Amino acid sequence: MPGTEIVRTDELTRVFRRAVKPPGLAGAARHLFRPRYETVTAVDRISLRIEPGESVAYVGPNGAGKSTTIKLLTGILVPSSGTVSVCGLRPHHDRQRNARNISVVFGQRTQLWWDIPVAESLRLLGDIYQVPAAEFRATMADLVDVLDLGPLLTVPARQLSLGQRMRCDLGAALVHRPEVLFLDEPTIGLDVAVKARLREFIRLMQDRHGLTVLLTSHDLGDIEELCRRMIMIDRGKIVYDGPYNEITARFGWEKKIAVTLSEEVPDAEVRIGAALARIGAAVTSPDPGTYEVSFDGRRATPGEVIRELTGAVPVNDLTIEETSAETIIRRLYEGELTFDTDEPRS
Ligand SMILES: Nc1ncnc2c1ncn2[C@@H]1O[C@H](COP(=O)(O)OP(=O)(O)OP(=O)(O)O)[C@@H](O)[C@H]1O
Repeated sequence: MPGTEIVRTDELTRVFRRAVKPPGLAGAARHLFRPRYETVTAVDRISLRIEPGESVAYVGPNGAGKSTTIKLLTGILVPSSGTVSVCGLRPHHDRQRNARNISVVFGQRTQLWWDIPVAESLRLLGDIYQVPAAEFRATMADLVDVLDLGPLLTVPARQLSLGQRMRCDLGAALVHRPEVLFLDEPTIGLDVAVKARLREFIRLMQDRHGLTVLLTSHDLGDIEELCRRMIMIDRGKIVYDGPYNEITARFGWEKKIAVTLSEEVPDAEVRIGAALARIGAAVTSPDPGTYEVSFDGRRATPGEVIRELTGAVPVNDLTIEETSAETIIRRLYEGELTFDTDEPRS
């Protein structure tokens, strides 16, 4: 029996075949005569459910498979295996009908016609999607009210600043009142005030129309302010699916203790490292007399580490830092946290 979900994938997989070209001219020539290919599983058996009105952040490092998933959900790509349904349709099969139910906003691209005033672009989109006149007027009123599009309506897209264009683009994406909005880095390059306005508008559309949102963003503010649920992917696989603020329970095992010494010890870093070698702690010295000890909280408690520290060097002050959700996501994006390290290092 079908569920209530608006987005559903089961074991969704997309494999690409790409050419492996050795470097240099000789390599290019070799490739010409004996081409070699490798396969990349960009999306690897992803099963997910998104309910109507949910707002979900879809995060992962570069190359994790975020864009490929969005392309599968919008029908641009065909799955290699597994199934995908959005509002009950198979996107790649019913691309046109799917387009009525969804909208996609890319921070880097625009769907506005470049040379015509914004109001004309919006009207054209209304016509293409056959939006009833009363509904179109109500949406325009929201756009003018919350996104402050009034002064921009007569301006051609090419003359807009990035922030102005993004406001118009978000408006354009919502003219046909889609059920699902895919946002791909929607606030990239925008100033704080414009970001706040875009987020406020998205929240308004959720409250008023039950809009479902799937967001990919490197901006933690977007994730924090718009999404309660977060799905993390790494190398095509889901590695976390749960509340944003519970990510620390899952991956926040790295602890950090900052230490200030009461007197100078020339080989303090070596001494601390030796005392904590058993648990594989990493020691750095950001300033003279100050040391930072990072360790795996599953291998030792902060109490045990402090005991070792005080035995090794003359400690004046200590601060224990827990890993925040923000740090975990930042490190995931920067490739410092990979999910192989989810298991304690031996
Ligand atoms: N058309 C393609 N042909 C071959 N390989 C591809 C193609 N599109 C994506 N890939 C590969 O699939 C993997 C996932 O790419 P994808 O663009 O989905 O990642 P992403 O998470 O969106 O990354 P980013 O944050 O950098 O945009 C990468 O290894 C990428 O090189």
